[in-house]
Amino acid sequence: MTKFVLTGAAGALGSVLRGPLSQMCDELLSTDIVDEISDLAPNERFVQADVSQRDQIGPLLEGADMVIHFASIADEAPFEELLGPNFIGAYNIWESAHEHGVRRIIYASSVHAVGMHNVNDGIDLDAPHRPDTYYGLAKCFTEDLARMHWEKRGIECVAIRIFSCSPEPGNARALGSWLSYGDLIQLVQRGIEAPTVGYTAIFGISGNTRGAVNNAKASYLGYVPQDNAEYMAAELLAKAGKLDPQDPQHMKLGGPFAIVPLGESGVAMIKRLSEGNA
Ligand SMILES: Cc1cn([C@H]2C[C@H](O)[C@@H](COP(=O)(O)OP(=O)(O)O[C@H]3O[C@H](C)C(=O)[C@H](O)[C@H]3O)O2)c(=O)[nH]c1=O
Repeated sequence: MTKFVLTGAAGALGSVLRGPLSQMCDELLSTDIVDEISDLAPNERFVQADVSQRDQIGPLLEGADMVIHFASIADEAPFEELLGPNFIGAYNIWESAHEHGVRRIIYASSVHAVGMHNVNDGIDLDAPHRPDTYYGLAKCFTEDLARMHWEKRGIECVAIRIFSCSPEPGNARALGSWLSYGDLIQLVQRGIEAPTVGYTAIFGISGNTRGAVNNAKASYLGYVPQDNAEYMAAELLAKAGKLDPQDPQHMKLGGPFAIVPLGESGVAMIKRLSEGNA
């Protein structure tokens, strides 16, 4: 009897994962801060919980084999706002996993943990953390927390550094950074099914012709991307017009998050840029 716990189940990506995850286990416990979610799979149960409250999230992990941890503020925000969900929430997940003997955690990390590296550095998985925001810093914290729990307590983790995950590539940057929903599902499935992973970080990116990072050091997971943003190249490049190659938002892996002031919404910045008034 296998039990998985999915946090952030009501979110954009949690919603994509619920169906496939329900097929990979006997019991899926989906949790989120929202009141309810619809269309539960036959073996899925929903429990509302706040990850930043250990007494709420902790008991849900009892009897779980794996946790798929996707709950967080998915944007840059003031540190004080991120502290509960993104930092303490992660601490609560790993402490509770230890308490309940959870074997492995699949974690939604982000490109923003390494967002200040240059695109043309072609980094691999040994590149040091270079967060572009407090949001990215929380991903760095959680990756280090996960590695420490592997090394000190034997809890395995696959940290997927998600780039731009959406149904279709949405802008010129996405020609390099797109992660299709199908490839996200594959990454999560490989993370769950690989026999041993220890602590593994992997870039969550499709097989884009213009992709600028190297996943070779995580090849033992067996992730073989099926999608490539290039089919949208002509349309997206025409829409973008002439790009300034010295603009940090085009030079840095973190894109617009590399230029957003600390504590201010990167998502709002992307919206302003796409409307051409930033
Ligand atoms: C602040 C907070 C949020 N949540 C829930 C609320 C949403 O249903 C969900 C986040 O979903 P959202 O649609 O905002 O973000 P995604 O695009 O799915 O982001 C995902 O990918 C990127 C890379 C990520 O950093 C997120 O951790 C991961 O969820 O977490 C909670 O359950 N508890 C909380 O305290």
